[in-house]
Amino acid sequence: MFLVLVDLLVVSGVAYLFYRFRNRSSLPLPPGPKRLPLFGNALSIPNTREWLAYHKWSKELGTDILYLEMMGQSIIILDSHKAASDLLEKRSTIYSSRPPFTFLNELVGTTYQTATMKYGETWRLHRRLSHAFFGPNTPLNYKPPSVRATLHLMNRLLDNPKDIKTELHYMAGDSIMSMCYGLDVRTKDGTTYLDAVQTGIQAFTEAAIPGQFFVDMLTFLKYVPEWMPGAGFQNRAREWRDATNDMLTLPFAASKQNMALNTCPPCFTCQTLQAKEEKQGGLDEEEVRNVMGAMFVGGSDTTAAALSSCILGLLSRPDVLQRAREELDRVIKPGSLPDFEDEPFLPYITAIAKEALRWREVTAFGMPHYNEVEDVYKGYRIPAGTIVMPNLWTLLHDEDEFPDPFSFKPERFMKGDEFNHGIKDPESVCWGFGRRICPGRHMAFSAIWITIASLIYVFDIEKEVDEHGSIIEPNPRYNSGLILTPEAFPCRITPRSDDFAKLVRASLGQ
Ligand code: HEM
Repeated sequence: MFLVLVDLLVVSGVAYLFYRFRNRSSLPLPPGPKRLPLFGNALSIPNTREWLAYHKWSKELGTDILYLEMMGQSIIILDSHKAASDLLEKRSTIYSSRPPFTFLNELVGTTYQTATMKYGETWRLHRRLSHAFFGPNTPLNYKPPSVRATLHLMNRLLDNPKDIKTELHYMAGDSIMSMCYGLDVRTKDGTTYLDAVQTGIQAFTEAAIPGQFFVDMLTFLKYVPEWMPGAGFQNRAREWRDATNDMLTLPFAASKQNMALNTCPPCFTCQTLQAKEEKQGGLDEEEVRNVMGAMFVGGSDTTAAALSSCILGLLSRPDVLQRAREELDRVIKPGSLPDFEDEPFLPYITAIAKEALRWREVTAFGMPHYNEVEDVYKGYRIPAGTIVMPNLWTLLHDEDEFPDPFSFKPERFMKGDEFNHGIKDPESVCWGFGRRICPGRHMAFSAIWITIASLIYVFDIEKEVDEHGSIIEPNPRYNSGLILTPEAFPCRITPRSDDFAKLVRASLGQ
């Protein structure tokens, strides 16, 4: 009797699977623009600002899941918050992997990177380690270094007020370098490491976008030797391999050396390695190094891009600067500079930080997600091995949620003098979705917040004027890579008074 029952179960199980498989495979793919044989949509996807075309196609086809194909690689763009949340959050067991990234992972050799890593045990370990240091419960790990980096920034701006974009970039590197490795970028060594990582960061921001390198879709190309005509990507991969290796190993080695000499200030490297020693192993030192490298790559250009965009927004709205200044003057005690203790009393500064993250998205897609098994959504088949990307640009500029979405309007988050929690929070979008959500988000928001509060409190931030006294409108172009950064732009940044300049000069001695 028992065996008959087992037989029945097996037969009905197989029949069910067959039925499902047959049914799924016969389901249509989601709507998408017309595809050419072999190329798919590769020839019609624009080279720059492709998220605008994706949104336009989604609108024209009346869909929020847009299907594209590039040389046989299926890609789905999620063009609404609901679709992004339904797939990447509610079905996160299916959609939390990353594409194979043949160029980055196999040719450049970055399989150790959290951001490009397949979903699995090593990735989970990376997330546990980064959460332990950068999570919401350990603000002391990242808030004091952010304050210090802001003080360094303001001191540099007193000496060199001309190039705000470069200074913000340097500031982001400063805070992340001291958090991860306890290294001071103002020393010769620190500066050298910062320079070394720039090329490494460039490799990620250029190569993490699907379609940038054909070898990601036609993977047999990875065997093409470097000397062959048309194999320039192999040359590029070799250069980037060296740079990413330096980025990974040099600052980590310096931090370990400082640890051995007992001169390493509290940082991710020494805290995690010490914890490892106390537990007597159990944690691979190489993994600690890899997580640090990932946080460094993830953390420098992104924060700097958000801050540069924020300054551009402020330049476009002198009235916003004025209102923020009034709020700061009411709250900050004379003779002090803004600190995180003031955060609950400075809702307008918080509104400015949120609006900066919404107005000019730091990244239009984040990192691509990838499903390893087939799925069905809204009656459409999503084949296994599809690259799935939320169109963050669409979500952050949704006219229903954020009226007049292309204007910089921090007041949209205010109700009188209070922060309005009834408005959609751009942070529910800008850090990505599901299990791969940005692990540096708490630290990033803190760094952005303290920098904005401090700069507005201490400096007059105005449009630059030319030799005839005419205002120069800052209208920089943005690049079109993974991280969207404006070109350098003119901006006049001068201390409000000598007293404020003195306060900043004295701050580092405190
Ligand atoms: C304004 C600043 C930042 C923005 C807008 C931002 C945004 C994002 C987004 C959209 C993703 C992809 C999430 C997804 O796949 O759904 C991501 C991933 C990531 N971010 Fe950030 N980020 C910022 C700052 C930082 C900082 C400061 C760090 C490190 C300290 C960091 C480290 C990472 C890492 C390691 C990943 C990969 C996570 C994974 O694949 O599991 N990010 N970030």
